[in-house]
This record gives sequence, C-alpha cells and structure tokens, in this order.
Amino acid sequence: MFAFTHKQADASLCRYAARFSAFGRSSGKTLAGSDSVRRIALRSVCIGSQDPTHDHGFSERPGRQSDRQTDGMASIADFYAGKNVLITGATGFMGKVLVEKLLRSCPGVNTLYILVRPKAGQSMQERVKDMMKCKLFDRVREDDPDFHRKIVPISSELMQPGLAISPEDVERLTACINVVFHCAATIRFDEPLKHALQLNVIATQQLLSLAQRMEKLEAFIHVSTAYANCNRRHIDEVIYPPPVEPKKLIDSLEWMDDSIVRDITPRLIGDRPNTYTYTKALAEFVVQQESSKLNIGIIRPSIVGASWQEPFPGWIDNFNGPSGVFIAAGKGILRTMRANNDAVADLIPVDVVINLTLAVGWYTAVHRPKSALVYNCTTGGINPFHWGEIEHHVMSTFKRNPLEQAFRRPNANITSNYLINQYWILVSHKFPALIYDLFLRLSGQKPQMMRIFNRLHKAIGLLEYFSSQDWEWNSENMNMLMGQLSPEDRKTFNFDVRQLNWPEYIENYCIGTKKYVLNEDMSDIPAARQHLKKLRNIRYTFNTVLLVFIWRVFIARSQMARNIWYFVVSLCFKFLSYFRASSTLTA
Ligand SMILES: CCCCCCCCCCCCCCCCCCCC(=O)SCCNC(=O)CCNC(=O)[C@H](O)C(C)(C)COP(=O)(O)OP(=O)(O)OC[C@H]1O[C@@H](n2cnc3c(N)ncnc32)[C@H](O)[C@@H]1OP(=O)(O)O
Ligand SMILES: NC(=O)C1=CN([C@@H]2O[C@H](COP(=O)(O)OP(=O)(O)OC[C@H]3O[C@@H](n4cnc5c(N)ncnc54)[C@H](OP(=O)(O)O)[C@@H]3O)[C@@H](O)[C@H]2O)C=CC1
Repeated sequence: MFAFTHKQADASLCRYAARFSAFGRSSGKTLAGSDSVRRIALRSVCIGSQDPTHDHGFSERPGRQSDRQTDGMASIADFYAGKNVLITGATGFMGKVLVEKLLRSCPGVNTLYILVRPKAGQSMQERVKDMMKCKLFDRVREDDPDFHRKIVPISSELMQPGLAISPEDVERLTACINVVFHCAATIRFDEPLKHALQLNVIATQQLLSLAQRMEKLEAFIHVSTAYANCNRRHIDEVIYPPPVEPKKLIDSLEWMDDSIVRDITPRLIGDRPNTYTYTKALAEFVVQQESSKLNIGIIRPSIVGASWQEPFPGWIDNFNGPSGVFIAAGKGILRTMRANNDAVADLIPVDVVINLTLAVGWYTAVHRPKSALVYNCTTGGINPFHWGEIEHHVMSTFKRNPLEQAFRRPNANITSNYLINQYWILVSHKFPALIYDLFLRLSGQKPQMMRIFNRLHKAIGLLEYFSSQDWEWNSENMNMLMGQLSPEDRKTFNFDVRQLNWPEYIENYCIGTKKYVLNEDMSDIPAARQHLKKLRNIRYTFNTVLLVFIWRVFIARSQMARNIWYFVVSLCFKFLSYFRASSTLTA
C-alpha cells in the first residue's frame, strides 16, 4: 500500500517514467557492464516477497461511489446503462472486441473513453476512424450507424509520465468514469525488460493512481495473463508473491544501462520464459496493492484465439500465439514444430474472455469484494483439447480450404523430440529454402526464403515453452460468477466453455486467419486448390529427377551398388509374386 498521497504517488511515478524515457539516451554516462556491477545489480533487485492473498470477503468502501447499484441480479446491460467507461488498449485485439461487445450488448452505455496514441504516421483520430471501419463492427453499424458518437478518443502514450494525458482530459476522466478496463500491454516475448516494465508495470501503476482520483469509479478491471505464474504447475486464483518488489526493480534498473539490463535479464526473470510473463506478474502485485482503495477484478486469460460465436465465428486480426503458427503451417512453410501431442492446448476464444470481462466489471462494481478477485479464464480444466488434436484439425482444414500461393502443400507435424525436430528442420525447412533461394538467384530475384525461415524459427522458439508442457488452473471464480448471472445474461455474456465444440472452433479459427488476417477471398479456393495440385506435380517431378540422379551417381558407377539394387528389386518382385499367388488361391 502506498504511504503517500495520490498527488505524491503521481509525482513519484512521473519521475520513474521520466527517468525511464531517458534511459535509452544515457548509456554513455552509466556504469560499465563489469561482472561485479552485474552481481550488485542482481543482488539489489532480488528480494523476498509476501504471502499470497486469497480473501473472498466483501466490503463497503465508503466514498467511492455516488450512484451504487446493490441488486446483484440486475442485468449486466442495465448496469452499464448510463455509465462512462475508460478502456486502455482499445486499438488492440482484445480491446476492439471489448468495445464492440459493449456497444452491441449494452446499448445504454453512455460513453466509451479510449486511450489512444498516434502511431505509424497516423493521428489518433485517423486510427480510431480506421478502427471503426473494421468488419468487426458490422453488426454494431447495422444496429446503430451512428455508433461512433459514443466513442471518445483520449490522446495518451502510456510510456510517458502521467500517461501523457492532458490536464483537461484528466479532469474530464476523473469527473465521470464509472468503470476502467485496463487491457493495454506489450505482449511481445522478446521485449527488453526496461520497456516491458515501463508499459506493463509502471503504466499500470500510473493508471491506478489516476483511477484513485476518479470520483465515480465503481470498478477497475485489469487484464493479466494465465501465464503470469507459468513457473508454477498448479495455478490458483490468487496473486502470488512477486518475484521481486516492483519498486525496488524500478529503482535498481534506473542506474543501469541497457547492456547491463540485457545481461542480467535471464537471472532476473529466473524460471519464467520471458519478460512478458515476468512483468505481468509484477503488474498483478501492483494492482493488488491498490485493492484496499479500489474495487478491483483481475482477469487471467490463457492463449486468446479467434472468436467462437461473436460478433461472428473466427474473427481474428493478428499473427500472435497460435494464429501465426496456423498460417505458417497452412502456407506450407512450417512443417515441424516442437510441441507435446498430449499436452493440453489451453486456447480460449476472445469473445469468451470479453464476456467474462464485462461480467466481472458488473460483479466487481455491484458486490465490491474486499480484495481483488482473480478470474483464471482457461479451458483446460473444463473442456480440454490437446496440441495433437489441434494439429490434426488445422491440417485437415487447410487441406480442404487451402491458403493462396502456398509455398508447399500443408503437411506439418509436431514432435516433442528435439533431435527429430532438428532433423525435420534441416530436411523440410532449410533444404527447400536453400533450393528455392537458389532458384530465385538464378532467375535474377532477391533470395528471401532462408530469411523467412530464420524469423519463423525465432518466433516458434519463443512459443515452444507454452506448447511443450501443461498447467492446471483453478477456475472457481469463473464458475462462481456464472452462478451469479441471470439466465438471460448467461446467454448474452456467455463464457461457458463446456459448450465449445473444438473441431468446429478450430475450423472457423483457420478460416478466420484466411479471411481476416490474410484478407483472402473464399471464392478463390478453387484457384488455391489448383496451385496445390501444381505443387504436388512439382514434387513428383523433383522426386523422380532426384531418383534418376542418385541412380546415375551410385548405381551406374559401382558394381556393389548395382548388386544391392538388383537384390532389392528381385526381393520386391518375389514378394509381389507371392502375394499375387496367395490372393489368387484364396479367391
Ligand atoms: C505444426 C502446426 C500445427 C499446429 C499445431 C501446434 C500449434 C502450436 C502452437 C503453439 C502456440 C503457443 C502459443 C503460446 C502463447 C502463450 C501466450 C501467453 C498468452 C499471452 O498472454 S500474450 C499473447 C501472446 N503473445 C504473442 O504471441 C507475441 C509473440 N510475438 C512476439 O513476441 C514477436 O512478434 C516475435 C515472435 C518475437 C517476432 O518479432 P519480430 O521478428 O520483431 O516481428 P514482428 O512481431 O515485429 O512482426 C513483423 C511483421 O511480421 C508479421 N508476422 C509476425 N508473425 C508472423 C507470422 N507467423 N507469419 C507472417 N507474418 C508474421 C507481423 O504482423 C509484422 O507485420 P507488420 O505488417 O505489422 O509489420
Ligand atoms: N493475446 C493473448 O493471447 C493474450 C493477451 N492477454 C492480455 O490481454 C491484453 C490485451 O492483449 P492483446 O489485445 O492481445 O494485445 P495487443 O498487442 O493486440 O494490444 C495491445 C494494446 O495496448 C496498446 N499499447 C501498447 N503500448 C502502448 C503505449 N505505449 N501507449 C498506449 N497504448 C499502448 C496498443 O496500442 P497501439 O495500437 O497504439 O499499439 C494496443 O491497443 C494484454 O494485457 C495482454 O497481456 C492475456 C492473455 C493472452
């Protein structure tokens, strides 16, 4: 808990943020990367931590709400009616689905304030305009063509002190916001620690400080990840002690230059696979520290995939997690990957996560649990499906609905054996890439396949940790919440994954990657099939040429190879004659 006032907290966080922004520019003035410095650095940040908290009591928090609703069974849409909602990460994958669902299923919602930054040469307004044109919003557009009037973008760069929100906007938000959904984060697995800390932890801290100043705030919902504690096998709905006290880490990294931080990062993150899961765990702790002052809910989704039902099946807009793997396999580029066939593939559809998130917003505001409630949002313990089954359904879907301009016919296999995987990487990835690049060179083009494979191997390498083992998540709070919903809300905000039909979901997911990520037209499938036939003919021709070449090099030149060849051929011939004779006899 912070022992100082909100204003002081803000000032101190702004200082951290300002110092962090200066890090990249200050490398010349900081200490050199000697071993002793690294040791001191590590010692200064590795400290003991607290006990887990799991308090399900409910409390009154005086002075937080002006127009509180107390009827636990009131509908979720009714709760959001007239409310002002603040959303971070609204331009991201999950944020967009959250905005869409709020507009569609809670038509009475007053205003959605979304924190957006200018990016890639586009102003904040242009980005929001583009976002609202997205196909995802088709159903909302049909219901209310004027829906954009409810969306108010607020310029904000979360990496900056005070989140770079103007004083006028701060005033506006603190006066009217009822519910906050914090979705923004860097989800890259290779993010430098300082950057991940700045966005996932410090920005969260700053948002919490802002939230404390919101006069009408009823709930603060933080989106975490089920893998924040992936160093444990069994994960309960509690906030585990952080690997390090966030404030100490922030203070310690302050004086280190980027190269030292890079060197000590593996020691700091310890048994976590990347800076993403590490900083998300720290963020949970930071959020928990505010739970005596705010009504807080924490959602922990596992691997978020395409939509299951809403607004339509298979909606997806990025290459993250399994989507990139499915696409690479469908394009015939990815042929092998390390994954455990029998491990649970804990995918969760994005619409399920968003339905749960909105329900948690409602429940947290209405019931005000005494401490932050954590909701593990996973499928493995309820309706398990395995990577081996996923492989089968992905391959079968892409064979029936091929992607355009595939590199080879889709035929990917997963294996948990390192050596077998390395063998197939050599034979099925590197060798064809070399041949293709040779062909490109000879035809006067720039070679590119080897570069693509190197990037693919880097990406796959970062995912293997998650596809090679499984975890057990307790999801009591998700079940408890389901029991709290009215039958109507259970339908409108469905997060009951027992009803999920995996083969159908995976098929829609793969088709979704084709339609919405690659923007391919379903009417071009016959041409894509023709292309696969052409690839099959190229393969047959290539194999025949290879066989003739081997025959010329070895068989025609060596008596011993010729003898072995005749022996094998006569053996085959004898077998054939034997089977033909025995089948004639039985007939
Ligand atoms: C064998 C086949 C059968 C299938 C069955 C088996 C499947 C096993 C699948 C296993 C999946 C396991 C997934 C586990 C995930 C655990 C998740 C934990 C949950 C979470 O909380 S967070 C969400 C997950 N986060 C991520 O997935 C992020 C991972 N990505 C990264 O960290 C970086 O993107 C990466 C991989 C380091 C690459 O970085 P970089 O090289 O810098 O590239 P960019 O990201 O900048 O992308 C550049 C450009 O390329 C496009 N892109 C990215 N990936 C692909 C791809 N696979 N194919 C084609 N194109 C791709 C990307 O969109 C960018 O395009 P722009 O136009 O935007 O420039
Ligand atoms: N996808 C998944 O599989 C899972 C995701 N999660 C969690 O869900 C949340 C949302 O993830 P997802 O939607 O997939 O992620 P995305 O990467 O799609 O979206 C991230 C969002 O954060 C915003 N953001 C990032 N950096 C900044 C910044 N410096 N200033 C302002 N905004 C910024 C992005 O804005 P911009 O468009 O400007 O970049 C974007 O809106 C995250 O908290 C993530 O940890 C949890 C489990 C699984």
